[in-house]
Amino acid sequence: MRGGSTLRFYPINLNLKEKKVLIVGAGKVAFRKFKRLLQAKAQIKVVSPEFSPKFTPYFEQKSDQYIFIERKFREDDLGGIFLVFAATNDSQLNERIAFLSRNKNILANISDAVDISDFTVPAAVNRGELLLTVSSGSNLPALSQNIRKKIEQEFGVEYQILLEIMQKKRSLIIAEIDEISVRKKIFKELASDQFLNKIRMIIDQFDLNLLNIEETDEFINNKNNLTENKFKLLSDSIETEINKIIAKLKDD
Ligand SMILES: C[C@@]1(CC(=O)O)c2cc3[nH]c(cc4nc(cc5[nH]c(cc(n2)[C@H]1CCC(=O)O)[C@@](C)(CC(=O)O)[C@@H]5CCC(=O)O)C(CC(=O)O)=C4CCC(=O)O)c(CCC(=O)O)c3CC(=O)O
Ligand SMILES: NC(=O)C1=CN([C@@H]2O[C@H](COP(=O)(O)OP(=O)(O)OC[C@H]3O[C@@H](n4cnc5c(N)ncnc54)[C@H](O)[C@@H]3O)[C@@H](O)[C@H]2O)C=CC1
Repeated sequence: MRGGSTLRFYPINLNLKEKKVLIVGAGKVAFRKFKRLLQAKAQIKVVSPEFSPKFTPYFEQKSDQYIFIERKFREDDLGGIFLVFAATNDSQLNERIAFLSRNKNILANISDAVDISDFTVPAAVNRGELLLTVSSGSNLPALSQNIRKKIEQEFGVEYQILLEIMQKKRSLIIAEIDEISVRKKIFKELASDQFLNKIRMIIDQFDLNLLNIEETDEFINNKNNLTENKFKLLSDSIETEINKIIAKLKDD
């Protein structure tokens, strides 16, 4: 049984870059939402009479990505908003925000009321642009968290590095190879467990100590020192393997 019919939610990945997002409330739950929205480069407004100390570093560091408004929510806070998170500890207010949002066609997430939410927030793991998310239909968020931790163990930097390379390589392959069926074979092989094992072996040979994902992010984005050269060599080795696969399958 695949159980598809019981799923209430539609999976979607939102591009929130420069979109106006409102968070009402500034407690523990609001902060979790805030951090993810920062990553997504949204334009964030947080309205709350009190802010958790977790926000303090962001108060001190001015940014054009967020503003903090220290007062109670007002209806006009919803003006021009694309997405809203109601994360206050006042469930009546949260419900009112859901109602107001519906009338204004704004998508709303209500932290304490899934049934009146337009969407929920999944637990998420990303390896570069690879995004793996987990939802429990709000039946047991702690289960989503537990599965997220398992995924973190299972999926390493090889996925991130492969996708970094494919960002440019995919369009080159499409431009270079006319036959769609051949391209499909190539892409399937590049996505196979066998090839991922190969990448892992190459990474090991480079002895780059890429165990920590945050360091890897920094490493990949670092454009100005020795590590860049090492990463270039690593990328080149993997690209050589990709080219071998292309050459092999091209003539099949
Ligand atoms: C509907 C949803 C609303 C939404 O979209 O925000 C929702 C609702 C509620 N969560 C509650 C409790 C907890 N939530 C967490 C953790 C997370 N909750 C997240 C999402 C969601 N939580 C959405 C559905 C997701 C899904 O479908 O699974 C995660 C995945 C993502 C994120 O928030 O960023 C993040 C883990 C991130 C990570 O670690 O990777 C923990 C664990 C902890 O805090 O340590 C607990 C305590 C243990 C427990 O209760 O399970 C309660 C209070 C219940 C009560 O009153 O006791 C409600 C309200 C209710 O149930 O009505
Ligand atoms: N989605 C999730 O993962 C979880 C959801 N919850 C639910 O989320 C809600 C928030 O939880 P916490 O962050 O732990 O609460 P909290 O008590 O830490 O924070 C509540 C925030 O709401 C603000 N607030 C209160 N009245 C307001 C108003 N009129 N206008 C604007 N802001 C106002 C407070 O100033 C405070 O910053 C609760 O309803 C809780 O049941 C709880 C745990 C996890």
